[in-house]
Amino acid sequence: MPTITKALLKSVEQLAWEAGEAIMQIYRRGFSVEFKADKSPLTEADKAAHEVIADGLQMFTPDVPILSEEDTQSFKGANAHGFYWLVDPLDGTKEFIKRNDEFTVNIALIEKGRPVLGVVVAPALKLTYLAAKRLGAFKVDGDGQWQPIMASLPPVAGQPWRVLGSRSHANLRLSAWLGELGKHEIRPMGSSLKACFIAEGNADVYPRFGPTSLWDTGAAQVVVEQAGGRIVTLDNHPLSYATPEQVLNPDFVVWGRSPSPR
Ligand SMILES: Nc1ncnc2c1ncn2[C@@H]1O[C@H](COP(=O)(O)O)[C@@H](OP(=O)(O)O)[C@H]1O
Ligand SMILES: [Mg+2]
Repeated sequence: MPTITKALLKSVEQLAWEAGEAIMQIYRRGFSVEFKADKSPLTEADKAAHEVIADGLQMFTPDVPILSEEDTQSFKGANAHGFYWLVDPLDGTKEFIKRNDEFTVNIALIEKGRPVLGVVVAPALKLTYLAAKRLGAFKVDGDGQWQPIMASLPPVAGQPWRVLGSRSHANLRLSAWLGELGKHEIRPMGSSLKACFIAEGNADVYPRFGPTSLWDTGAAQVVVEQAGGRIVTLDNHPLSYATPEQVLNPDFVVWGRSPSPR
């Protein structure tokens, strides 16, 4: 049973960066793109990062099963204590293919349906966010030091909401929701970076009305929650990881340090 310590968080940080290096080698030299059965793109980099992470986690915690976007077949459920690792080895594959740098490595530890430790690395942007229950949320600075981060309070009267949105998933329901939110400005961004930007106070809200899977949100959810924000369903419950045999998330909203305005 893993104990959630700074040492474990540090090991996962290093592992995410090893996967990030594997991704960057492929990013620099060029790659071909395949399409999965659901028509989503897959590159050598997704697979290489998965191998690095799966091998590393297996060494740290041989008794904790792994659910990865690139290997859903071998996952048979959480262990007897309710733990499993949840991994998106390369989130933002479309951004990777477009070469706009907005892709991330995501590793989360789930305990009894809740994410309790998370690391998000954006290797091309040299950004690292990490967090764990009772330890807090941090961004790693240029010297490798963990600097605490905190989400923003909502904008003061008259100021626009700083909204983040997917580059690929705008739709009518989102437009209606934004209409109700009020004055806002939208910045498009790929991958789990959006939630990390909320966690560090660089944006106020990220509504996601389109498909995502558990591995897209698990790691960033720990970062957001430990920074004082929330990732919640439209009826205001934190996203749950209790039924990993059902990998799709419901629609959700990432908020900073504020109650929902509605
Ligand atoms: N039809 C679909 N079903 C499930 N998840 C989807 C999806 N379309 C997009 N996603 C998820 O949305 C992620 C991209 O989000 P964004 O548009 O915010 O960058 C994808 O990450 P991957 O790149 O890891 O596949 C994928 O997990
Ligand atoms: Mg993803």
